Amino acid sequence: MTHDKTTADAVAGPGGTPPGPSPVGPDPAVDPVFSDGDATSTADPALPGTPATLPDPSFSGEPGTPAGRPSDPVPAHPVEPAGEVTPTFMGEPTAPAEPAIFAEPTTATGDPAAVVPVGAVEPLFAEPAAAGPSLVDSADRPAEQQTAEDRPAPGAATLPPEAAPAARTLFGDRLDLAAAYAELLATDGVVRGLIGPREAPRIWERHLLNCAAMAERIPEGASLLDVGSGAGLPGLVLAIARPDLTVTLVEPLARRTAFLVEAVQQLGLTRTVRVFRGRAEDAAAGTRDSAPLSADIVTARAVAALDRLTAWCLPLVVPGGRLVALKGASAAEEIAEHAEAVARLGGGEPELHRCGVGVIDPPAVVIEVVRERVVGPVRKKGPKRSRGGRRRGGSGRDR
Ligand SMILES: C[S@@+](CC[C@H](N)C(=O)[O-])C[C@H]1O[C@@H](n2cnc3c(N)ncnc32)[C@H](O)[C@@H]1O
Repeated sequence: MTHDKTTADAVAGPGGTPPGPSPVGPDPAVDPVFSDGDATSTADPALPGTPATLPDPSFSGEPGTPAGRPSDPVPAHPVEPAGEVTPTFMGEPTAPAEPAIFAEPTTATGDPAAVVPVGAVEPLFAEPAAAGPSLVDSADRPAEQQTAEDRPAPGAATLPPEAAPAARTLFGDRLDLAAAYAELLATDGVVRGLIGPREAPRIWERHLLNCAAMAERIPEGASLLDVGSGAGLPGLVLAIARPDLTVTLVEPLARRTAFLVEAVQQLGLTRTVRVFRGRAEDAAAGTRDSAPLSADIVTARAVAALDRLTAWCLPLVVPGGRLVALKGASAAEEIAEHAEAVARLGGGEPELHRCGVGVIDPPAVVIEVVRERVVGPVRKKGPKRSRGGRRRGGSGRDR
């Protein structure tokens, strides 16, 4: 698989090789993020729809024409009205030569309630066990509401020595970039209420390493959409670990997308990462300002249970591509519970994989769903009508 020259040029230099399965042994000192009680997980077989069958990713480089590839005309679910959200790519290019860069958010107000009706988003946090851990759902207080305890401790994001071998394996020569992101999260991210101060000291073990471990499930040169990125997990971590990927971070909340835009700029990732402000449903349907988005791989962590996640994410996956959802200890139960819904939505049999075996302990657990079929919008059942518009079997009058 190839990726376009713009991206190739942008990612040339240190760290060009994606990390593969690691030779490093288990690190017992690494705190578990997910409990390891899943006996049904499988080794790591190749999936259908991996590199050879996925279309070449391309990056349009034009804000507002994000996908760079045709998208499916029919979303697999009814598209909800966007409410107050104006789904859009973030900001203007800062320089014409940098096609995928985003500057100031055009509509960010810093007030999440002004972006998405609270009721439309908050219930999605209702399934923490099914959705997995999150950086943002325990924090998310604006700076003005924070107390002294919320302030970041100096050096909070320092890489713990016991996590260093895994970090080196997963990030390779992009480790400095990962450290810069960890620092951003632990400082700016805490001050801006995107992550809780208690998360800062465990950013590496609980968050960055798990997200980076997902990289082994992502084909070389793939395009990737990360749905519900929050403060950038896992999308930004994967963009750091894998410069061969073209990544779009999809996130509806203004305060979070403002942080993401700045993080992308500060980390120098503007050629391979872009930020779409809006919901997954908006991204899949397309907006006034942007064509429908799609990608080889769609990732998500701590966004929703598998059935809802599939409904949102599968329309964003190119046929044959995959949803790769980072999940927690209950991944196997989620599969059992939602496999039927996934099939109805056009997905193949959900598969459970462990990532980072021999590198992080316990390994990260992902559920993968291949988009096998393009499913049209679900229509409500109504009375059948004859060609003349009359109800079959009736007189045409209400009875
Ligand atoms: C609990 S947070 C998880 C954030 C991040 N993935 C992490 O692991 O830290 C869930 C995120 O999903 C976003 N979200 C909720 N519904 C969404 C939707 N329909 N489309 C895209 N993002 C959504 C929220 O705004 C929020 O930032």
